[in-house]
Amino acid sequence: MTDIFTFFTIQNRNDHFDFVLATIVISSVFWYIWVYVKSKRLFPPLPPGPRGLPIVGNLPFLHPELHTYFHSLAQKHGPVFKLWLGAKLTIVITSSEATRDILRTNDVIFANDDVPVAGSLSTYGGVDIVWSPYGPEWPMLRKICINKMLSNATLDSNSFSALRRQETRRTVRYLADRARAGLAVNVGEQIFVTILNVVTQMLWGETVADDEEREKVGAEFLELITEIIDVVGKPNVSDFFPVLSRFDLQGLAKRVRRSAQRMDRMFDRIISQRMGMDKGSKGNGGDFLMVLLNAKDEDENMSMNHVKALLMDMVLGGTDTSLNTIEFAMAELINKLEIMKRAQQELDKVVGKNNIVEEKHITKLPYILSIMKETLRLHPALPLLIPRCPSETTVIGGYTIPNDSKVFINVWAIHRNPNVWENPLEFNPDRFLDKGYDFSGNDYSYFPFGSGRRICAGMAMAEKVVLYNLATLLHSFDWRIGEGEKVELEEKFGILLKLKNPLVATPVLRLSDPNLFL
Ligand code: HEM
Repeated sequence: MTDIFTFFTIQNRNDHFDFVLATIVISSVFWYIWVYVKSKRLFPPLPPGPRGLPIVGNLPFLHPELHTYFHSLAQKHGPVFKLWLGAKLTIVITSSEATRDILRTNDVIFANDDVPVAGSLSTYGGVDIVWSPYGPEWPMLRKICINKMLSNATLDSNSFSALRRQETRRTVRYLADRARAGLAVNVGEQIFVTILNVVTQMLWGETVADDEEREKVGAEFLELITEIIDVVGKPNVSDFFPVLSRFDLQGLAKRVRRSAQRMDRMFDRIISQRMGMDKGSKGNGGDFLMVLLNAKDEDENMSMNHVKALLMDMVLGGTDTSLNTIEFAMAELINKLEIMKRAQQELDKVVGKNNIVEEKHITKLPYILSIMKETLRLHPALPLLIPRCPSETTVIGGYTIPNDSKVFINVWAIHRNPNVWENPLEFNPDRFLDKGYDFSGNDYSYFPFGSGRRICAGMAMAEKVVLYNLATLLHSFDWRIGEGEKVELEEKFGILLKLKNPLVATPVLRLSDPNLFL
């Protein structure tokens, strides 16, 4: 059961409580009667779903691991079912067919995301790509990101690939030192620092000089990113009863506002540094921030808040998603050493043991690519994608889906459908070797980057970062945990899925030439 309602107890001591309770009860009773009468007249009807309580609906029964909870409800109520989360009608989709109806046939109608209060507060009122409504601003922002920052051509430019190489090599040096000392490492923490440095340096080229300072800045970002992603993924009473949002009963708006303000101050510092640096030599910056500032100068519809919100998207969207994917992959491989061995054999054949992995190798490593695909099948980074909000009432799977409802697509459950995937719970990269599944979102049995207009904007970068780092970790090191132990693969739900317990393992040098660890 959720702890959402603990706030009622806390509020009992609060002077506002009577007023709040009265507001909930009166408005909800009227609303409930109105919705009930209205839904009875609908044809086709609303989808089926579990019975809820008056006013609060199914909220008290929500399990914090939403992806598995929704999966179990789908077994009982079918692939399209409904829940009332307070005043919010919520639809959950768990079939490829219904997903196709939404993301292909009715893509435009479902191209708006359902913006949570915390999402809006963390992105300057939702003016970023993720939360912008499907209107004139969203394609403008997406075009800038994809064409000028996240295209293969930009990402493959010498300066950016050198930067990714430099960060990955720095991590290899650190891991080699730990290996020589026989010390275990928190794999996720190391990869986070690598990816964060890649993303932030691509954004504003601000290299943090020495390791100590690098760790400090990394730690501050880690804290802010973790906090914002955590709050955005939490069930929030203000989203379920918008009338109550001004009271911020769980204090989530306050928390996210505080982190967003700290992030904003960091952005301000970097932007003013960049603007100062480029006085008289505008355009020579060569980083994403320069691209964004130029775009702002050229387009009067673009404001400084757009610039900062896009920075936020890149920092939030570009780090934990790739990190969690690498961490899940490593955890699966440490538990299945025969798969790790096959990956290493492929690397030894393509890269060689007297060489180091370069980005040019990654297109020649089909087995490592299948490991990435299989990892994203079993542990998709966004297990429920980003909830959509239809702009028109539509019929999906024989049921009415009203406009303004919140629609979750349970990609996590679809990726485990036993009618499509043989032994769906087994980690088996072979299933991708001879099958044509890719990341394009055209097959609704497998779409870890989403599909349609809102498909991930950073797919090209994700593929590079995940494959290059995974290949390097496997080529340079063997990985050990305690004799007879297994890595705990339990997942923790949030808007981003992650390992519940961090992966801690000991690297062991695999290559004999010490120069290959520089
Ligand atoms: C393994 C890594 C990643 C995975 C699995 C992933 C997955 C996703 C998914 C599932 C969505 C939602 C799509 C939908 O609702 O249909 C999304 C959206 C998005 N992603 Fe990624 N992502 C990854 C990495 C990245 C990176 C590296 C960036 C940028 C640097 C990025 C930027 C974005 C943005 C801006 C959106 C919003 C797109 C829009 O609403 O138009 N992602 N991603």
